[in-house]
Amino acid sequence: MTLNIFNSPDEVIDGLAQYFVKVANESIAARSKFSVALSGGSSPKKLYELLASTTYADSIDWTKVYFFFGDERNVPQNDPESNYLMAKKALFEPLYIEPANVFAVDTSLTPNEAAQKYAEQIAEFFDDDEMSFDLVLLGLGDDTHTASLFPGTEALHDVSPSVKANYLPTKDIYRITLNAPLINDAKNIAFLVYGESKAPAVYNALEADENVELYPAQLIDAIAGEVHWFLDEPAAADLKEAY
Ligand SMILES: O=C(O)[C@H](O)[C@@H](O)[C@H](O)[C@H](O)COP(=O)(O)O
Repeated sequence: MTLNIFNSPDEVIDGLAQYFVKVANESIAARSKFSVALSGGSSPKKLYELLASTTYADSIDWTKVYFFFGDERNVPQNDPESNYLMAKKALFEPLYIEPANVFAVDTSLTPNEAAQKYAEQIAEFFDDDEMSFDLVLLGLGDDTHTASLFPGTEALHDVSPSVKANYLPTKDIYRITLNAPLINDAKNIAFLVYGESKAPAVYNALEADENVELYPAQLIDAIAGEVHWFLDEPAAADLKEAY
């Protein structure tokens, strides 16, 4: 695991953008394609906008990039809460990404049907070989959730890689999410976390006593790959160990 700690959110986002370009070009050189599972929420929006900007837009052959989602809200794809809609506006439209290169969760189905269909799409993309994304981007909630692996939820107990319709009893909603075994099969995993409100969750994820029910981000540990954390100083403020 590698920690990259920067002074400001903009520097974190630029650092992750440079890493994204590096992994994308290495993947394309090795396998003629780059598969990435995007994270949702608010933190990555600026990352996607930066990747689509003149600074980085010409750094990758986007025709060889295949976009998936680490998780999705159980809302229509034109809903303001949709992770797909956020990425579409910030990344796919500005870069003229072909629809065939984007694998969105079909939230027109029931949560379980959507999860099942997404799992089938991922398996098909990887030709039923090991489902190993070249990169999975993750955020971190204040409650130490990541993707839609929330404290005390059913999906935390999975042992086989898959996609789950994860019920959140506290909010009485479903989220569709890659489970930890599928995330951990990725070649590279990168957390993007900034802001002082995230400091306790970063400590819980990296240094608190093991308690995955309470701190689901502790489940993330790439089997064969590397986990990189991209943090700003405030988000790393509660860490005590040297990395
Ligand atoms: O669908 C989502 O919301 C995300 O995938 C989720 O796991 C997010 O990364 C964290 O909740 C952090 O969200 P912020 O970046 O908005 O703090």
